[in-house]
Amino acid sequence: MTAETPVEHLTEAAARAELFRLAQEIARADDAYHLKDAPEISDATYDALKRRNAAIEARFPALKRPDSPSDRVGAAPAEGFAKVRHERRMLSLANAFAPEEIAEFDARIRRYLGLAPDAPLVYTAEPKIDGLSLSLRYEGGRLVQAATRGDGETGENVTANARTLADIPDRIDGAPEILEVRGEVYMSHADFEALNARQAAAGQKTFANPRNAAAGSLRQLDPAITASRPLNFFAYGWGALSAPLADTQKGAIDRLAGFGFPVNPLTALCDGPDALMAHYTAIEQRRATLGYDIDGVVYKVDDLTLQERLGFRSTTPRWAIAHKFPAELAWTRLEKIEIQVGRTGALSPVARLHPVTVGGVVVSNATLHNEDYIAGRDAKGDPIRDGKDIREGDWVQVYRAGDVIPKVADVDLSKRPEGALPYAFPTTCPECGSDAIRDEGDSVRRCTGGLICPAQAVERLKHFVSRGAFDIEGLGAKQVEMFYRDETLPIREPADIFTLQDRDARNLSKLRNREGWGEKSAANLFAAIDARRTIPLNRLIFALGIRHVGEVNADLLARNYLTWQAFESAMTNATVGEGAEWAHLLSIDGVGRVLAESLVTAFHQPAERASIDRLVAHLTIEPVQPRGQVDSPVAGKTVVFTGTLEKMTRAEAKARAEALGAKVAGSVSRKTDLVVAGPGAGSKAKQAAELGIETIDEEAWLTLIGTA
Ligand SMILES: NC(=O)c1ccc[n+]([C@@H]2O[C@H](COP(=O)([O-])OP(=O)(O)OC[C@H]3O[C@@H](n4cnc5c(N)ncnc54)[C@H](O)[C@@H]3O)[C@@H](O)[C@H]2O)c1
Ligand SMILES: [Zn+2]
Repeated sequence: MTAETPVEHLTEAAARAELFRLAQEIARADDAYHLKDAPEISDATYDALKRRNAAIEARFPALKRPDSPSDRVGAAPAEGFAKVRHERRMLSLANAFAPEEIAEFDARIRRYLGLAPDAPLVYTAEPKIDGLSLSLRYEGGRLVQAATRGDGETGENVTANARTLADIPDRIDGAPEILEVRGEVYMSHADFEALNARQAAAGQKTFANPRNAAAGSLRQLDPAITASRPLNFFAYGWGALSAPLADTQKGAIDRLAGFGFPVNPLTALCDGPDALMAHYTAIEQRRATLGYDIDGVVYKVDDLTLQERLGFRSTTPRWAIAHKFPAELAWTRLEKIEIQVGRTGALSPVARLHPVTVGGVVVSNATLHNEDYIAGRDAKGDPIRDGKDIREGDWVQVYRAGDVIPKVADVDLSKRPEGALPYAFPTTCPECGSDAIRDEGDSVRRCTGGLICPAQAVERLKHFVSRGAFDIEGLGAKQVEMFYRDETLPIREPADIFTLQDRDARNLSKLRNREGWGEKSAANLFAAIDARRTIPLNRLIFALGIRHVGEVNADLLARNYLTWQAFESAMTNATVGEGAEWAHLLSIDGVGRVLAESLVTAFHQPAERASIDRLVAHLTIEPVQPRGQVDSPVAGKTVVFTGTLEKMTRAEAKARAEALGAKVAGSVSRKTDLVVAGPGAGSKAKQAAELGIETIDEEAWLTLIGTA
């Protein structure tokens, strides 16, 4: 965004032109965000556009366009989904940022209702979950339809997808005949990270943030994909109802909780703006530790009779407001672009910034993703930021979301220093001088130096000693850097760790005599290294640091090959794209082509292979057990639990089944072997019957697994 004329100085002609430009820009952002689940601008930039549009409309009401963004919610349903017309519209929320706006919200409501400034007026305050809204329609206690918000009037039918969420009950007891429960579908930070890791390993697209991941996962034409994605749900409201739930917002939410819907535990009753502000601050302080994204706090008038009297504006209720957290962005000077070389050789451009405070944190570095991003293109070659590139010396907008690494979101061309040149992305590795190449379809340029590249070697060593890998006490990232550069007692590859003590014994300058070390700490380090000479197979596979082999995949591989001998010989004999070993590797559920190719290639790269062999010579590798007991009657079977279990919780039942080697699925499909149905089992039991899948009750299940 370039410097803007303040709204109060706009001429009518300029205002008209700008309303046109804003309508287009906002419509484009809405499409990218709501339909493609892939935003092109930050939320803060988007909110700023909407605010400016509203401010111009307020000053020139006659210029308001028939297609004004102020009167629109979301985006029309995407092609491919059946459409659902909402019996009661699904709206958006008005926004507030400053404390004065909260006082103003309270005052406005009092004026509207004719309440004295000191008359009691209670609000609920709860986190604003950053996911996507979903409306669940129950008739006679059964889930009959689930729909996204769409444009507020018409949403997308995602019933089959919603049924795969464990947080969404199929059947509820004691509810009104017709009940539409509304709430937010979201993905936790942990699930988001794991999903992106799996997607990357399988060579599939990754998501920019948990909200997009949640929306992209729910809005799938194939419900089986939704079923494989870890989604959660919080209920916060309702649509159509055949009988009132309660007299108050809080009372109604409590009833939804009683029906079995998760509701947010941070919901509080507040008796005015001061109490709202206090709860806002309390929630903001817990934001980073919640484990899921929230983007503000929602205030609602608690008394439902008053809500009814207040009613709605074109796109928002008068009785609620979203108090958003401060925009986590700021403008600053990009001083230099530096290239970091990672464990797998990826050249990552980093922006060195003139330090600036963003959302309360001082930021001096931000990621620039890759060379296309700097050049103003996306992976497909289409322009981003209207095609503006980023250069050293530029004035840039830095953006932080939650605890994610800061990003450079935008650039102000009007402040570009004279003579600034387009950034020339290096084609050789700045650390080792090897060629840095880009594979077809890869957005990343990689150093081809492999183990001769010091940057890759150090990063791989750091990975080798990290938590899920060898996790050697006293040998962290800092010590690894130090040993790597050490002349007399170097650690240049993993095998060197296990010869350290022998080499130290033969060395004149002993570790214990060095600065920062003593008799005790040196002895402790050697003991810690010795303790890891025996290592489980899954940890070893993970520690090798092969591209795309994360902890989850390493575990998968270990449980499949069971011993190092089997794994090593399979990798040695495998050929990419053909043969029995290759076919076996690909047949493992969760192993995709990209991962398989990366593994086989690593084992056939001579220097890499030699380094693995040198390491393994020092180790005793423990075989792993296949998951669960192999000889149990349910081993290898796919089991679905539905309805109420009486002897144990769902979580417990799942854990026990898994311990016995069964796979527990959330929804019934042709792959299901067994359905365990308790009282109240709904559509899943029906589906099982239709597919001819064996269905038993809890008692029979307990007998089967031998614990009745
Ligand atoms: N980056 C972009 O390009 C882009 C484009 C469009 C929209 N957006 C973002 O989307 C949002 C605007 O869209 P919007 O119309 O959905 O408004 P909104 O997300 O600001 O507010 C309305 C939504 O809040 C949700 N919500 C979460 N917790 C809630 C609670 N406890 N009670 C009630 N509602 C709750 C509901 O889903 C509701 O639909 C903004 O945050 C905007 O930045 C971004
Ligand atoms: Zn290199």
